[in-house]
Amino acid sequence: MLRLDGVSVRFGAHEALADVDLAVAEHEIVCVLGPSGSGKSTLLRAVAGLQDTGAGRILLGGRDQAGVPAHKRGVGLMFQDHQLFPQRDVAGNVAFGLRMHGVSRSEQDARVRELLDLVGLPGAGRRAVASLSGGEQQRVALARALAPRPRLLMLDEPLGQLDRSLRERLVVELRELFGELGTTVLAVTHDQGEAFALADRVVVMRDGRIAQSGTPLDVWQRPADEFVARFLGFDNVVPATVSGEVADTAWGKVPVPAGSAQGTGCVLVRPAGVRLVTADEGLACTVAGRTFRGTHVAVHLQPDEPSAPRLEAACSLRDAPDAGDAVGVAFDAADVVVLG
Ligand SMILES: Nc1ncnc2c1ncn2[C@@H]1O[C@H](COP(=O)(O)OP(=O)(O)OP(=O)(O)O)[C@@H](O)[C@H]1O
Repeated sequence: MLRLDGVSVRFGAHEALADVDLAVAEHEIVCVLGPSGSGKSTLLRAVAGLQDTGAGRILLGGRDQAGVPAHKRGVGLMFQDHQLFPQRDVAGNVAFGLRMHGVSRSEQDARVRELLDLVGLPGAGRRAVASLSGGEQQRVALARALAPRPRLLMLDEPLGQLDRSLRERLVVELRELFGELGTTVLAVTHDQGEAFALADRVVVMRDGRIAQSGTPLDVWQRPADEFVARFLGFDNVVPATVSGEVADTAWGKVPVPAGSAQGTGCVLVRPAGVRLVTADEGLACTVAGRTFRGTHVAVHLQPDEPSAPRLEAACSLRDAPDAGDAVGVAFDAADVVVLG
């Protein structure tokens, strides 16, 4: 459906996209994830035809899009601030793209009704946009983007401004809706929870380049490198020298899974793999603090060897030690990843 071959975009000396290759299959939902400034919006704008590229090719349905203006690309766009037209009512907003395509009035009305049903706003056509809640406005923006049946729907921080519980609900609805409609989606977000819940495939960007691409499970289980691991919120990362099934680290010897890359690099220990044992066993640590995380407690551990970095362990609410307690730490190889 979509292919980018070596696409680059420069703003003066700054390379916002650097030689990006990316393919999106029909019906696939791909979420581009990355910190602020990593080039996510620039990528969407380039595909939409709103941003000139300095190098590379963008193909939609096998056709090179060089010189094809935005309105002829057949892509739907929904931006962060959803940019609804305040002077038009809900129906006027949803019908916008249809009017642009010269669709008859009666067809417009039917399609608007169908889409408002689809996004859970039946009968809202005559309401003023200003009278809608943030979540309802988001649904109108989505209906508007879907109305012309785009071959590719692109979403830029689609749920960015909504509160957390609404985002969590909408993301499930969106995934179901795209599945039913068979929509091909390229979405951009800096929220990993949103990306992981929505996507068939996650693409992590760093400084205009793709740092990793894979299913949410792949990326979560095997972050490609330290940048991706830290971006996903894993802080138990330490330099290591791996030999066989053991890594030599500032935390002592850490067991690694069979088949791990050998030599110098970094290891990540997921908090679930940091097991607390009695103070006279394993790596001697003191509990520096605890953070309540709802389903578990994150226990922050300072190794007694001051040059060793802190560690985080995930403990059940019942078993979490108190700040100041002396504990020992053992590592489970199943939750250790050798990073590239
Ligand atoms: N029109 C422009 N002129 C100059 N620099 C730009 C322009 N648009 C983007 N940039 C720069 O290119 C880089 C990538 O920007 P982009 O908006 O694609 O990042 P992003 O990953 O979408 O960030 P955010 O999550 O903050 O929206 C940034 O350093 C940005 O400052």
